Amino acid sequence: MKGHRGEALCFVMGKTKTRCGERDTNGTTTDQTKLANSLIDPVDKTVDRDLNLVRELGLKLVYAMNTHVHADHVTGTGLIKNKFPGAKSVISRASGSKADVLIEPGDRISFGDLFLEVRATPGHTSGCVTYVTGDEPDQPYPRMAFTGDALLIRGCGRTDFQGGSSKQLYESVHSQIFTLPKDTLIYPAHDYKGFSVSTVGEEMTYNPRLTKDLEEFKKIMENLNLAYPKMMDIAVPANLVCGLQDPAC
Ligand SMILES: N[C@@H](CCC(=O)N[C@@H](CSS)C(=O)NCC(=O)O)C(=O)O
Ligand SMILES: [Fe+2]
Repeated sequence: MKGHRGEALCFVMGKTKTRCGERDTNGTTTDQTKLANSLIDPVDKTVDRDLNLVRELGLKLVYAMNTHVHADHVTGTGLIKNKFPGAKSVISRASGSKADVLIEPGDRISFGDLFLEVRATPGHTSGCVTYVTGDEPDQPYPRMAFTGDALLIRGCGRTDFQGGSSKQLYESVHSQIFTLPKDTLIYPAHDYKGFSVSTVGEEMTYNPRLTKDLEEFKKIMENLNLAYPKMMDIAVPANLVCGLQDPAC
């Protein structure tokens, strides 16, 4: 798994020989070509960097996934599919976007012997999901939740466009994310202060928005006064088709 510092965060989730004690997906050989991984919220501008990392780690990219239809950048999933034949794009059916795999709440996205559980976390957009790592028997890493823009570190996604709703976001975070074990690592899609990871326990204690009651949260969200993302008019239509026109999706 790898993240980078900056506004848009993308993650490589997978197993490598060094990180997983020389186990492959069957636990029997060390043939790296069999090791599978997934990219979450890739950005078009950093596709080459991310694919170089995938290759360097000896992973086979199975899925390029999005947590939602992003408004501030163009997704890299279409480019990835062109450059890494066999990789499949993934997004929620509720997003209204095209993709190879349209996921629903409760689905499991499996790659190798890893899987991500899909949790519906609408409110920032109507189609937002959070991907949560599973409970494999000898899980070699802590539990992680990839929250997209639903839950940010000490913040949360805005709720003033793309079918957003502050009430829905509040309920999503409290019912789908804050119910996870407190030591679950939170990896959001953005951070504006240079952080890339938090925990459920930290956000339940210190998040300045989501620790409030619903009425106060709604007031905070109504008064954010944020300018629309600069890329919004380009990014939203592009992201409905994997960042590229058909047949990339
Ligand atoms: N200035 C940025 C956009 C900033 C922004 O609106 N961020 C979104 C997430 S991307 S849809 C957001 O939800 N922010 C919440 C917050 O509290 O900042 C740009 O022009 O791209
Ligand atoms: Fe967003």
